[in-house]
Amino acid sequence: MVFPARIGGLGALFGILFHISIINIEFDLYIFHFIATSVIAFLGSVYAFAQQGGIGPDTALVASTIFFLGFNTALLTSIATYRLVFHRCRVFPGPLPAKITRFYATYLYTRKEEYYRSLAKMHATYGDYVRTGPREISILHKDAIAALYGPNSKCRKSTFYGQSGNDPNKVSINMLRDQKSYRQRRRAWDRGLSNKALSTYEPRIKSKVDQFVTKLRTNAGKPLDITAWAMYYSFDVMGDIGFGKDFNSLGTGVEHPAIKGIHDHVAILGALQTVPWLLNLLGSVPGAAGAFSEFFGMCEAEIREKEKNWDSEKEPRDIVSWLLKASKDKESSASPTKESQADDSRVVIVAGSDTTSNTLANALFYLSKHPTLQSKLYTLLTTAFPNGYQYWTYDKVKAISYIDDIINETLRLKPAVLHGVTRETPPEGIYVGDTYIPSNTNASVSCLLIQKDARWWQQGDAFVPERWSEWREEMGTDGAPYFPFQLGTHNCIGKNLAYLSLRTSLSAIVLNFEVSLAEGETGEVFDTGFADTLLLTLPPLKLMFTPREKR
Ligand code: HEM
Repeated sequence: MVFPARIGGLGALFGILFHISIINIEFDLYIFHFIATSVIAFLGSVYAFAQQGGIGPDTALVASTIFFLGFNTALLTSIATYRLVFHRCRVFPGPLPAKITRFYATYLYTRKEEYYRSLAKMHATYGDYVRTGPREISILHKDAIAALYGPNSKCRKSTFYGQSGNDPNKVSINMLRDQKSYRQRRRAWDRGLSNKALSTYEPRIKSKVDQFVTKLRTNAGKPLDITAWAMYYSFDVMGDIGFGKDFNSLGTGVEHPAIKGIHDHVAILGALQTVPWLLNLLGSVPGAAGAFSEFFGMCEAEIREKEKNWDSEKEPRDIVSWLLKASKDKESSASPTKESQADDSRVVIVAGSDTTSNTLANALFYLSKHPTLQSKLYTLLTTAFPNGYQYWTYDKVKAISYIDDIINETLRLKPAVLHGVTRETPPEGIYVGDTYIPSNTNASVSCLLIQKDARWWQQGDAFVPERWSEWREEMGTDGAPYFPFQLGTHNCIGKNLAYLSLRTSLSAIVLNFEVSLAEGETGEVFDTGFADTLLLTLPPLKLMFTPREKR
């Protein structure tokens, strides 16, 4: 005899008890196990019911279904009620669906309107602190930057970084949440990106830039899509500096197939990262990472080849070799397993190429929109190199601080990592000014929104490189929120390499060419139509590169 109400009620009771038992657990990491256990439990319960006297298989199936419906309905209701009424983040305002589920953010990411616009609207409606998920808070207050990311912050990387699991032996430096392991591993990276290492990279970057300049000269008079060409350039730089390998994208003028796989699927990745456990789950399903398999395979092959041809007598000449050296020398900073080594090698490309190429494309866009600023830079360059490009040296370029002003201003308006760099508050919570952010809350500050905020930035939407130099005081630049490379423990390891690559390429291009918008190109779509994906995705931009006289 089956009593649907009793069985459903029993399922509901278990659902509520289950919720209570997992309230303080980071359940994101166990979704795969939960689903697998649920399937097994369901089949087991069908079997158990069928063993009862007088119950046939059909009835056993119905009874199990009722039990599981009761269980899941109660579980979801209990979760929603808890999140709305009792959750530690309940005091923060935000859209109702966001308070209940992270899938609301996924929904916002999949709409035509880019997420950053939705986020800006939410802040306009609810203020500086917005609950963007059950335990996610977006903060638009400058004090939050030091509190979340600063050197003395007690926060750690959030659940976002647990998408490939929490095992420090398996993940890349970027996904390492454990502070002790992070500090150890960071030392090997720091060596690969130290000033000493950079001095060996410098001539190789210049040689890529020369190749880039030659390509631009060959195509003089034709409109070129700088979004694509900046990417070929920076991908080749990371091939050489990262792996000691020539990817030859500048030579072919075609995107490397391995990187294309990533770019083609970056919008999906952008939406999925809103629910870290979903990525974790997909990672557990064999073949689900299909679109990225070529990229994964390429990085794995490169690192294994390097390992095979390792010459311990030689000083490493690229980042991956520095990382391998730490392993060969059995240092505590070494990436612990082949899996984490491979993941690290992917970070070299992912962290280093799109960030730099987007910044270069954006800087060239701003210079083409502001010919007077471009002329100012050109004059400074011709003063440093009166006899032309063949006398170019990095030391002289480095001394032209206006190049850095342009890079800084570009990264203010278009930070390569827009937002979503979330940190988890410690068990005691933190204070941002007078506002208490409770324990285990995933909090973030949108770099894009705060770096234009009129409360701290005068003419926040305008491209004014001078705010970094002669107008610094009157425009109040010092003290205004600015952190495109992050701060503190987890700041960007490749910042100096990025400046080296950007200073070299920008100076060489402006010294050799007058850069302007191609006929019919307004730059409007490029400027306002970028996609807010995991990596900032820029639309094409047609620019003309007109060779300058005798340069
Ligand atoms: C304009 C260029 C660049 C910008 C704006 C930039 C920005 C950032 C930001 C915001 C982070 C923090 C991400 C996080 O906390 O999850 C980061 C991390 C990182 N960046 Fe960069 N980056 C740039 C170029 C580079 C380059 C050229 C490399 C060279 C390999 C690099 C390597 C890394 C690595 C390894 C991390 C991980 C550090 C960690 O997780 O603690 N970046 N970068």
